[in-house]
Amino acid sequence: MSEPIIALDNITVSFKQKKRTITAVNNVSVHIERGDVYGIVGYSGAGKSTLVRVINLLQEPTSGSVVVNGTTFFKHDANTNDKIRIKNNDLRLRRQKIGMIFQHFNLLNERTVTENVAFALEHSKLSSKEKAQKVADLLALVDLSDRADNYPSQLSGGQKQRVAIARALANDPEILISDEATSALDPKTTNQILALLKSLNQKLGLTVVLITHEMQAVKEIANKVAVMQDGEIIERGSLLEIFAQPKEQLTREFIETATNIDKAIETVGHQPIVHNLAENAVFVRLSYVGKTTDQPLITRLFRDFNVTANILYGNIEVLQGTPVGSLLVILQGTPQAITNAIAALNDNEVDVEKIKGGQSL
Ligand SMILES: Nc1ncnc2c1ncn2[C@@H]1O[C@H](COP(=O)(O)OP(=O)(O)OP(=O)(O)O)[C@@H](O)[C@H]1O
Repeated sequence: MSEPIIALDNITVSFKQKKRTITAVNNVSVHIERGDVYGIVGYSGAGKSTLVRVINLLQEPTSGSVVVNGTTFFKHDANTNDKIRIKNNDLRLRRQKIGMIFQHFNLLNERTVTENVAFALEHSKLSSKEKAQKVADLLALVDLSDRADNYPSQLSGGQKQRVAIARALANDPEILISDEATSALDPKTTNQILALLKSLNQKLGLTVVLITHEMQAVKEIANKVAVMQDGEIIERGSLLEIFAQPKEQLTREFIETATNIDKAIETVGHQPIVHNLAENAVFVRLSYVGKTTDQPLITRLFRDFNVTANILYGNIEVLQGTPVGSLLVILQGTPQAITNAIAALNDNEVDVEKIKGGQSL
């Protein structure tokens, strides 16, 4: 495997307060490959912001090592107390290659769109003409050329975030850190910004670190996911692994919010057919990944086992080119027939979770 562009190893960040110490990040290691869109998901307070601020040493860790693009930014061994830290001048240059965008955009309100983007080029060696061209190119890239002379107060949230993205890209970064950048935006604008980030990832080869409390955002563009809780990464994997086979309860919760299956179970649960479930019936959730979807499984249940399947809700997502499906179904038949049908589903790599009924199975 190629060398990771970001290698965080055994990172711990503790904040000493008067009476207690808060460990915001607890011995976390994470390696991000060049070209990844790496989603870090967790509830507020999980330690996501603190962890990503370590990447460019906006937050110095208490211990652990930070290597970006092969350069050691920081290394502190808590046992030996040996410490290496990159020199400030060098850090300043390298930080230019790590862009950041935030939930509240952080624009200068008294400057125009052009001036906000040009601000990031203050220390660049480009001539004024080259700077002006660069800013114009960046605004074209984020589709805001027609707003060059506007002030932030004249822009929508999505447009403000586009300005912030243009500014973050001014020094041709290799990494873009997005800290809840879509959390203040409506769903449609969120999708537009996520699509922009994905296209920058593909067009420029930009590595994106996306931290968010919304699994929906991660689902749209990430190829890898880590789930954080209480300062630790509790689960990680490819987007497909995380969605298809979540192991931790918290991961399941995040996925359910992204697929709306939780709402569907509640809504369908109120329908009379589920509410007054027949004695020979069981209400189940079927989950499957990949090619299983090509097979006429539901038809087979009746043909081979004499079990009827009444589909009440279905959701199929295509994640990284692979279909991932969830169906809410009532299976009806004799207990033995249903048991056999479920075994056949499992044999075909369809996961069956009982939601209601089927005590005799
Ligand atoms: N400078 C600080 N001093 C003391 N405690 C801090 C500091 N920064 C963060 N914390 C604490 O560390 C924990 C993790 O905070 P962090 O902001 O990293 O979480 P988060 O997952 O990004 O949540 P949010 O999305 O709400 O920012 C929290 O308990 C927070 O109060």
